[in-house]
Amino acid sequence: MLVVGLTGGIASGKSTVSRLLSTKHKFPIVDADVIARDVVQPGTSAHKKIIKHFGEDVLLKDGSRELDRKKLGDVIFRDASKRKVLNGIVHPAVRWAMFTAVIKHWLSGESVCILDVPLLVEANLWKWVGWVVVIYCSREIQTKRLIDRDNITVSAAQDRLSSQMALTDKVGYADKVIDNSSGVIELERQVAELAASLRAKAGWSWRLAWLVPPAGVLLAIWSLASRALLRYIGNKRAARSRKARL
Ligand SMILES: CC(C)(COP(=O)(O)OP(=O)(O)OC[C@H]1O[C@@H](n2cnc3c(N)ncnc32)[C@H](O)[C@@H]1O)[C@@H](O)C(=O)NCCC(=O)NCCS
Ligand SMILES: Nc1ncnc2c1ncn2[C@@H]1O[C@H](COP(=O)(O)OP(=O)(O)OP(=O)(O)O)[C@@H](O)[C@H]1O
Repeated sequence: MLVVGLTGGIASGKSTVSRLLSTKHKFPIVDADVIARDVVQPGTSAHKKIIKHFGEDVLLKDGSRELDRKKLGDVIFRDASKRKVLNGIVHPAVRWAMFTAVIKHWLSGESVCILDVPLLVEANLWKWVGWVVVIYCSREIQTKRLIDRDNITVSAAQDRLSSQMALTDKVGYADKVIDNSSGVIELERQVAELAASLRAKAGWSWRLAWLVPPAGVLLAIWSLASRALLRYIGNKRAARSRKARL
């Protein structure tokens, strides 16, 4: 299976591209932002650690004990040391959940799996994927789309952008760059091209993936049967030598 790391900067268009890859081109998507939300639900160990480090102040005031993500974002995007603490709590759980999701897709015989990971390069995960796609747009467009989408101030947008590697540097890690500086129609055209090249690149070896579960079952049966057979032969020999001694 070809594992594709889809990355970019905040509001550069990753979710828009992965939505197109999923709905129009039927690729399975593993979305790190969605997983990062799941692993900090109340009751999880990550949630407990966040409260321990950041205090009850980062909880919503409605009694649900859910994180106030806007408040936590305002704290960590302004302060690199606090961001490092949050990343240290959340990222290991995200990595593990992404790994198990990829294995599930592999076992179900998918040819390609798309990992939508905003911090693919910053967290060094780009080394673990077969193909890196960077969604690029200029910093000006990125800032404008971020402000429009999240309804935040210019200064909050600048903090968020500065917390990530510049997109001009990220493209250096790309096997393929999608330029999302113009409209959605042009983006759709580039995504269709990308989808075709991913299918071609995935080749045919993924078709063998279905062999893994039956091979595992056969191996387990073989190991149990051979152990029983050896025990049977051993017992027979012991009985024969007992008989010979009598
Ligand atoms: C700070 C939090 C609470 C803000 O939540 P919010 O719902 O407002 O934003 P959301 O999670 O949808 O993230 C939006 C975008 O912000 C950027 N971003 C998020 N976390 C980080 C980070 N630690 N460093 C740099 N950029 C980040 C990404 O581009 C992401 O796509 C949340 O982003 C978080 O828990 N971040 C730490 C975990 C993380 O690194 N997530 C990114 C994917 S692993
Ligand atoms: N080509 C485009 N033309 C106009 N608007 C766009 C285009 N691509 C994306 N957008 C808009 O820009 C905003 C950011 O896009 P999107 O949410 O896909 O970015 P993202 O990289 O996933 O962001 P994040 O890192 O915060 O998850 C959205 O409001 C989206 O609708």
